[in-house]
This record gives sequence, C-alpha cells and structure tokens, in this order.
Amino acid sequence: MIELRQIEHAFTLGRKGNERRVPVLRGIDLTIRQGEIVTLIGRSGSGKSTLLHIASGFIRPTNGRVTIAGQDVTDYGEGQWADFRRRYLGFVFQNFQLIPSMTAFENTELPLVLQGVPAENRRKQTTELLEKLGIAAYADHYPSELSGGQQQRVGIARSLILNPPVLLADEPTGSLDSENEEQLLQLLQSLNREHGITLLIITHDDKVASIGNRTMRIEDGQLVSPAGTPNEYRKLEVVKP
Ligand SMILES: Nc1ncnc2c1ncn2[C@@H]1O[C@H](COP(=O)(O)OP(=O)(O)OP(=O)(O)O)[C@@H](O)[C@H]1O
Repeated sequence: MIELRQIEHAFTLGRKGNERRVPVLRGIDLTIRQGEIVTLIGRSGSGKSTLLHIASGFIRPTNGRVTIAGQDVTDYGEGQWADFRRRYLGFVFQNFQLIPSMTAFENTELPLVLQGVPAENRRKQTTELLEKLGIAAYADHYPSELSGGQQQRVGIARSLILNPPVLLADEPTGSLDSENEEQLLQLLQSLNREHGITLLIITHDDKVASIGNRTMRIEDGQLVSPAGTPNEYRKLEVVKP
C-alpha cells in the first residue's frame, strides 16, 4: 500500500551563500502492506516526522520514490498531492487540530462540505461515524467542551469521513492520559481489523509501538528492526537499510 524506496532527505540550513546541508534520512526502504499496522520509533530528531511528511507529500525527498496505492506520487505537484491526500490519506495528530468555532459534528463533516456533498447525505454519514466512534452524544459540543480523548476521536472521525484506506498518525496519544490512550489504541486496532485500514504510526511510546504488526526504528537516518526492545515478543521483520 505504501512503498518508500531509497528515501534520502537533507535539510538546507544557514543564510544564502553560507548554507550547509544536514542529512536526516539516508536511504530508507519501507514497504507497508495493505491492512498492516507499522509503528515507527526513534529518538527525538531522528527523522520520524520528516519521513511521515514525505509519505504525505508535505516534503519532497531529496532522493528516492514514494508509491502509494500503486501510484508513484513522488513528482506530484501541490494540487495533485492535495487531491491524492483527500482520497487516500487520513491524518491523526497529537494536538487534534480541530476548529474551535465548530461543533464536533461540524468538524467531522467539514471534508464533506468541502466536497460539495448535499446536507442530507452529510448528516447521515457524519452521524453514523460519530456513533461508530462512540461520540454521537457530543455532536453539538465545541472542542473546548470535550475531553482530550473525545477531541482525538472527533479528529479521527474527520480523518475517516472520506473513507481513506490509509491513516498516518504522528504521536496520536501524545496529549492523552493512560486511560484515553488505551481506548484510542483499541479504536485504531478495531479500525484496522474491521475496515482494513492501513496504519503508519510514529511514536515515542512503547505501548503505542506495541500495536504494530511490525515496529521499525530510525537510527542514523536508516531503518533498523528494534529487536531487544520491550516489543520483541511481536513478529519483527528486518528491513535492509
Ligand atoms: N524544516 C526544517 N529545516 C531544517 N531542519 C529540519 C526541518 N525539519 C526538521 N529538521 C531537522 O531534521 C531532524 C529530524 O526532525 P524530525 O522532526 O523529523 O524528527 P523526529 O524524529 O520527528 O523528532 P521528534 O520525535 O522530536 O518529533 C532534526 O534534527 C530537525 O532539527
């Protein structure tokens, strides 16, 4: 479903005429099969977010190819990426990114509004999804009237409303307490099991990492399998750097 081939990335820092290149990713190969959950760990600054941004078209890699759902998207322009993201990718962020002046219902239906879906259909789809995620009772609440766990569910509802086959998550439980973290992990696993959603999750947290069918670590700009970590009881696959 997602293929990253020989991804290299270097940022350019410093003033014009005095720039230096800082390599962050040095030849990442990662294939994520449809219906798989892959968790990506690595110390702060190791390049996890950079890789996620490359997989979602917000950063163009210095080298390498990105293929998602059989489409080579590496050279897509901004408009093509925006269209592709709408159809294929959902995002889950640590800080939810809800619009404060909109209710849970309005936040969730927003992508449908932008697509021009008629109000009747929007209401039906949004209500069904909020029910599925256990937050229908809070449909009329504004984000400030919701707990962190509820806000995260609304964020996920909005990500799922267009039925993307892939969810990309950046520290999805970073703002949640342990009870809400547990519930969110169960939700992500059930979305994967019941709807076959492919998940790539980056995290610092071993517990979050443990829901992956595979966990990979970024080290010195390359991917390694973290055998010997607390996750070693799971099936791990070594990906050649
Ligand atoms: N826009 C940018 N310009 C220059 N350097 C950047 C930029 N974005 C990230 N970096 C650098 O690239 C490296 C990798 O950053 P990245 O955010 O991918 O790490 P991370 O593993 O996600 O870290 P964290 O776990 O702390 O979020 C860091 O050294 C960072 O300073």
